[in-house]
Amino acid sequence: MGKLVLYGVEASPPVRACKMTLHALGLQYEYKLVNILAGDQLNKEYTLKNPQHTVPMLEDDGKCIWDSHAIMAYLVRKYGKEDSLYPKDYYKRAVVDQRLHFESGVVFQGCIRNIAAPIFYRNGTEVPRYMIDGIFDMYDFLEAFLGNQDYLCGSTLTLADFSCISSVASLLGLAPIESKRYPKLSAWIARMEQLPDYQSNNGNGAQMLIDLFTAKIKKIV
Ligand SMILES: N[C@@H](CCC(=O)N[C@@H](CS)C(=O)NCC(=O)O)C(=O)O
Repeated sequence: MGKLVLYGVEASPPVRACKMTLHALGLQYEYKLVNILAGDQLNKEYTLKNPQHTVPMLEDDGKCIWDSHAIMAYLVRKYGKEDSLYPKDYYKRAVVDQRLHFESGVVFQGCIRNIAAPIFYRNGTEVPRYMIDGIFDMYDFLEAFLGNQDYLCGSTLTLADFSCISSVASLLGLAPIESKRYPKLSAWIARMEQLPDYQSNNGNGAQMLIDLFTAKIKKIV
């Protein structure tokens, strides 16, 4: 087995999704801090490896992969002893892929990065109300995806759960989830919080991002 290095920072949801995956697979890895608020990701050494200069990035024996969704799928394919986190069955995998793409485009990009970028990179202090409304629209979708299942793709945990909880747990300050309105989503969050080492892999970092939002956002307009 090659040497695995994960580049990231705790507050980043996609970094935490990768940490949960590495932990679930029982993989040892080196963690290299990239302080994105200080611009560490823009240095030449990092952009030569990842021209998109995002975290997370995984280095496996010198080969680089970025985008959390690509990293997580790679880790299960290459190192998983079984395929339950990312099933080989074509239909089951398609369902996981749908939720992963949903996380990538709607949850992370639509509800986190589009709010965070003006605030963290351009010193903004306000968030338009429609963006907060968009978070609740996204929660409505997750509530529907869950149906009567314990996890997002059925009765067992998959990469979709790691991916979505990393972002959803980071939004609980901006858009709190009431169990009356979202019974299935709140039960799913509570279930995810029971995972071994949940706090160190996701909970603490999610709270860091919540605190950063709270410190920077002065007004919803
Ligand atoms: N879809 C990507 C999103 C990656 C992303 O936007 N990461 C943010 C931190 S949460 C980042 O690296 N920002 C710094 C930059 O873009 O320069 C993934 O899942 O990995």
